[in-house]
Order: sequence, then C-alpha cells, then structure tokens
Amino acid sequence: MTATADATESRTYALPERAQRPSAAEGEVWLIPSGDLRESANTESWGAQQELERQVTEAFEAAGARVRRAFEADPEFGHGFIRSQRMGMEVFRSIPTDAPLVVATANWQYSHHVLAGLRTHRGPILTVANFAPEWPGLVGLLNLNGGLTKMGREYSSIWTVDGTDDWFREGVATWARTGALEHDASHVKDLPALADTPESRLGAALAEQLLEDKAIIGIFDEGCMGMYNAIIDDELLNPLGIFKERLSQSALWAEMQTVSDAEADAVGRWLTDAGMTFRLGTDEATELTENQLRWQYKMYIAALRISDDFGLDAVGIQYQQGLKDVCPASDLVEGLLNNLERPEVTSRDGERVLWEGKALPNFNEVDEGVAVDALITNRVWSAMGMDPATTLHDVRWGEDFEGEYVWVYEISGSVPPSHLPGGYAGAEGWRQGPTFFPAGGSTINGVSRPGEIVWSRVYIEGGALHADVGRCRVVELPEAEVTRRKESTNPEWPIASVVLDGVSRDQFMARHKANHAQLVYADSAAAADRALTAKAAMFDRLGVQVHLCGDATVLQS
Ligand SMILES: C[C@H](O)[C@@H](O)[C@@H](O)C(=O)CO
Repeated sequence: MTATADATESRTYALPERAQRPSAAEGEVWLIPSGDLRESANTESWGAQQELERQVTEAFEAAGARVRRAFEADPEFGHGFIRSQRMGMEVFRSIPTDAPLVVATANWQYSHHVLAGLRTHRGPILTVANFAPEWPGLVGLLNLNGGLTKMGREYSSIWTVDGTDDWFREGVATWARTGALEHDASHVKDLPALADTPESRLGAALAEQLLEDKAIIGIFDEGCMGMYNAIIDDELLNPLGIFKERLSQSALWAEMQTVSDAEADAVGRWLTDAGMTFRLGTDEATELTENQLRWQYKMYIAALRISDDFGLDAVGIQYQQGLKDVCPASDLVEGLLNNLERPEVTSRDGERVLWEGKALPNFNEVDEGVAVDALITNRVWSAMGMDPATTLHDVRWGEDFEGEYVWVYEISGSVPPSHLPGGYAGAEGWRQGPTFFPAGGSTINGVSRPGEIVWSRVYIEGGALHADVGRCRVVELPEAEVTRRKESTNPEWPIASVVLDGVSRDQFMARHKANHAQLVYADSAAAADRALTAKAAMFDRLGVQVHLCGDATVLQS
C-alpha cells in the first residue's frame, strides 16, 4: 500500500496578500484623529474635532502643504474618529509608511487606538491639540506624547487655542519643511549631587527601607483608557522595591455585595457629619441618588478590605471601562482613601480598624507613574510630619489671569478633602456626567485651597524611569473666574488654579510626558523646598533620574 500523498508535497503555500499602500506624494501631509472608546464621547466631541482639523488644514495650506485625511467620517456612527485599536490598524494600512503624519486631537482619546500604527510608521509624526477647555484635546495629546516617549518613537508636538496664533502657524510651517520641531527646554536641569543634609539623609533612608522591605501596589485591572504610558513594566518597577498585585474589578464588585446597607450608610453619615454635602436628585440617568452613594460607600469598604487581604501599600482602580457599566464611579472612594481623616472601616470580623488614622495612597485611573509617586510622597511627607494627601490632576487647560498664567488642573472626579478649604466642609458631591459614567456616582468636587505645592511626574523614557519635579502654588482666583473656568470645562470635577514657578505654558506642554501631574501641599514655601529635596533624594537613591523644572531647587546645606 502506498502512503497518502503529503498535502504539502507541491511546496506551494497560500502566502498572505500584502496591503498595497499608496506612496507618499510630494507636499502632502496625512492626518488621523484618535477617539474615545466610549461612543457617547466621540459623537459629542465630533464638532470640536472638525474645527481643529479645519485649523490644522488651513495652517498647512498657508505653509504650502496639502492635508489628506486617512479616512472619511462614518455617517452610521456620526463621527470620524478612530474608535478602536483594530480600526487604527486598518486605517494605518492605507497610509504611506514614510508620509509626514499629523495626529490631531480635540478630545480625550485612547492612545492605543493609534500607537500600534505609530510604532511602525517611518515618516515624521506631529501631534497637534486644540488648547481649549470644553473638550480636553491637550489632555489627549499629553497622553499620546507620553506613550510615544515610552516607546522611543520620535515625534514633534504643537497646540493652539484657535489656529490663528503665529507661534502655531510658524511651528506648522517649520515642521512641514523639516519634519521636526524643537521646543525650549531651558527650564529643566538634572538633579545635582546632593550634599549631606537632614533631607537627603531622610530620602536615602526611606529609599533603603523600601528596597529592603519592599512594597505592593494593588491594581484592579491594569491599563486604563489606552494609557500605555501609565503602565510601568515589572522590570523597571521591581528594582525600586515595588511589586504589583494584579487584582480584578470583578472581585471588587463581588466584595461590594458582601457589605451590608447598615455599614454603607454609616460611611454616609460620617461624611455628612464631617460637613460634606451632595447635590442629590432622583433620576438615576442624570442625577446623583442615595442609591448611587450607597454603592460607592460599599466600594470604599470593599476596597479597603481587599487591600488589607493582600497587604497593599497603595491601590488603584481602573474604573473607566467595565466597572463604570456595572456600578457608580469609584472617584468618591479614591479621594477618601488618599485622605488621612476618613470614615473608619474595620476588617470583616470587626476586630481591626483598617489603616487607622492613615491614608491608603490611591492612584486614579491605575496610572502607575502616579502609584510610584504617591507611595514615595506619602512616605516622605509622613516622615516630615506633613499631610501626605496627594492626588493627580489632569493638565486640563489654562489662561492668563491678570498677567499671570494660571493653569486649570482638574482631576476627573475627586481630590482628597484636605485639599479643599475647610476639608470636608469644602467638598460637594456632584453626579459624574452621563457621557462618561452611565451608572453615575458622586465626585468630590470643590476648589483647591491656596497653598505651596510640590508637583511631579514619574515617566518612562529611554527604557528608564524619570521624575520631573517642580514647585508651584495653588492660587485663589475671584469666584466669578473660578466659576467661568469650571463651567468652561467639567463643573462636576474639582479644580486647582495652579501657577507653576519658572515654567511657561509652552515649556510645560512640550516637556510633560503624561496627561496627569501629581500635586501635594506643604506647610510653607520653605517646607515645600525641604520636602522636594527629600523626595528628590529618595527617587535618586532608588535609581529614578530626577529633573528639576523651573524654579525648583534642592537644599545643599
Ligand atoms: C472622563 C474622561 O475620559 C477623563 O477621564 C479623561 O479626560 C481623563 O481623566 C484622563 O486622565
């Protein structure tokens, strides 16, 4: 009997067909927009995106270049954003690999929709945002830039309020001509060798302790909203003595079911007694309700119990995907965890008060750059006897006010109440917007009190961890101006009016490698300088490369 013929004997195989890409045409610039994964956000911000694309197209035409959009808007969806990673990959198949490419961003966008294509694109890349309050294009841009920086892909970046300013138009013309754009970075210097001071000794000692004893950051579902820059690989994280506990938001939801209404309601009573107020209504779809609050209180208790189970040193909840469809947002929980003074929670058996009188550092949107920063800040500030309550803020917008550039830093949900005037008395809970949070939930809304701040950002560049550190002040603006700024952005979110010391708007935008900046108050300007020195020393001893921005100085005697 003869053996059956081998199917591959002919040695002719089905080779994959390769996509035929158009070739780049002289004087042609390609344009793509990256969108949100949430269609509600895409349809609502589509008008703002069209306006930005009009401004960008006009600026390129004035510079003698043509703009070609890589695909048309889809009438079925009612917008022309790239709305998923898959769609991004498909769109990139039609873009010449060596074409000059603009990513225009007028909204909050999910960077991973376009990072796959950008990673292998060979032509020059320009990221552009509208510097406008209503839709956070610049927040999206800063995240994208952080992602490109982490992956080591060269890019240029520019932003504009309305497309008419010379700085923007000249920048576009320069990039169209040369494929590159340099920004002023003269405000940044590397950390000098630190003298032996009480602060440098404290930083080094805390670093040694972390390296020896190690710490765990608990991550309820890693990776939020395509923020590739906010994921720190274990290989970079573990050498700091910090390890991840990977947890699931479904476990959080399950634990929430075990918390009784009575326990949840006690949290609510504590907050009300402390002076916090809530804007309550009855329509679940658009208003904050008692029912939503009760679920948030259950989440607060559940988060602390699970953190206790795993012996966590800091915790983050992904929350914007998955969890937001199941239950009210976690923001209220997150602001409380970061605060020293907060409702008491016991272990399940009622025997132990969890983190009694202490904050459990929380990193919103599971941003691991924030996790490292919050953990270190908590330890330095606690050792110095200062309030360690720290939070990220979105770098949301800014404008001159009476000759000074005042940023709108605005986290998408909550700050620790100690950042507000009068603490809980300065906190008002508003419903999270239905566009992003169908199941609602309360924010911790308010206006951050004036004070001396250390700001920072931990990020990845060149395969290593870096920290930009600087000094700023939260300033008090007239009420009407604060209201205008809040209403131009998201009035349900807490705002900090920030003046950066020695850093201009464009220097900050060009340098910053994330949509988030970390803020913590110090007791005075002198205390802030001392704390900054200790924090820089701790980073330094851990092997994180520290850069001092603007007027930040370290004490050398
Ligand atoms: C709700 C929005 O998507 C926000 O969450 C977004 O702008 C951010 O906060 C990004 O950090």
